[in-house]
Amino acid sequence: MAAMPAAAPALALRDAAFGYQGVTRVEHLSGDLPAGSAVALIGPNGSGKSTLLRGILGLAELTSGEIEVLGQSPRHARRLVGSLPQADSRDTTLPVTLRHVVTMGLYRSLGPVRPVGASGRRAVSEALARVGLADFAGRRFGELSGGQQQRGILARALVADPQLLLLDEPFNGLDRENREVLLSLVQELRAEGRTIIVSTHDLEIAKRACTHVLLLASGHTPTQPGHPAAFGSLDEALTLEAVAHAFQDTTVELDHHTVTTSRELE
Ligand SMILES: Nc1ncnc2c1ncn2[C@@H]1O[C@H](COP(=O)(O)OP(=O)(O)OP(=O)(O)O)[C@@H](O)[C@H]1O
Repeated sequence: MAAMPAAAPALALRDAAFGYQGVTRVEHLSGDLPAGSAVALIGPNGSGKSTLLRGILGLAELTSGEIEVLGQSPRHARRLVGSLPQADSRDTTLPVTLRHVVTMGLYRSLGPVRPVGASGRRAVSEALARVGLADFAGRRFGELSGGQQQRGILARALVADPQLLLLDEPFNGLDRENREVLLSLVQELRAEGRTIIVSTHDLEIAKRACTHVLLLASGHTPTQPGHPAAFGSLDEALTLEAVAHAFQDTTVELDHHTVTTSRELE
């Protein structure tokens, strides 16, 4: 019997670098991310977490190296990728309902002029139920609490049934209840075989919901790009040494120990 072809990695990076207007902001990224894994993307402010996520979406420039997303270029893979941007990049003043916001997640696969139809409406209702907001569909988005808005945007990311999900600091500013809801949702989505990349400052979340970790360190000066401090399975890559390399003079928590790391400038 012929062997089944191995599934393409969800993300393949070959010495990839990303940036804006020709200026590299994060570099030397290499590795294959297995389909169905959950990766915690961890690093200090400015190390390039959001830039990498935008690179996967084809929104930041690939300034060198190679990237494949689900075996394709970022642009071709785009309709298979769901994204939850950072909360502070959201416009909450638009007079739209939560249902409308979630429906926007279908536009990429439908095209802007195609009607949503019964199956689209069903998908929107299912996505809203999944994040626990079925009763809020008709509410104005801007009037929801921060945690509810976050879950609404997650429903928007889920409505088109993505294979790869990118979550940019989704736990920031959430209270305990919303945080637990989101954590179990991440675990559930992964159990369904989706691949998840979640950027976070919180090592506890990495430990509870993720299989792999990519630690980014910032450059020594603001103009130097960020770079990986470690990449691999959670157990191998999330070590105190790697965390200390990535974070300079920062207090972090690992295994319920609070550690202040410091790194001598090379
Ligand atoms: N649109 C942009 N144009 C030019 N430079 C940018 C842009 N977005 C981010 N940068 C720069 O790229 C570098 C990496 O920023 P990025 O937002 O990716 O880091 P981050 O690790 O996500 O940080 P944080 O934890 O603060 O969100 C920073 O020096 C930042 O100033």
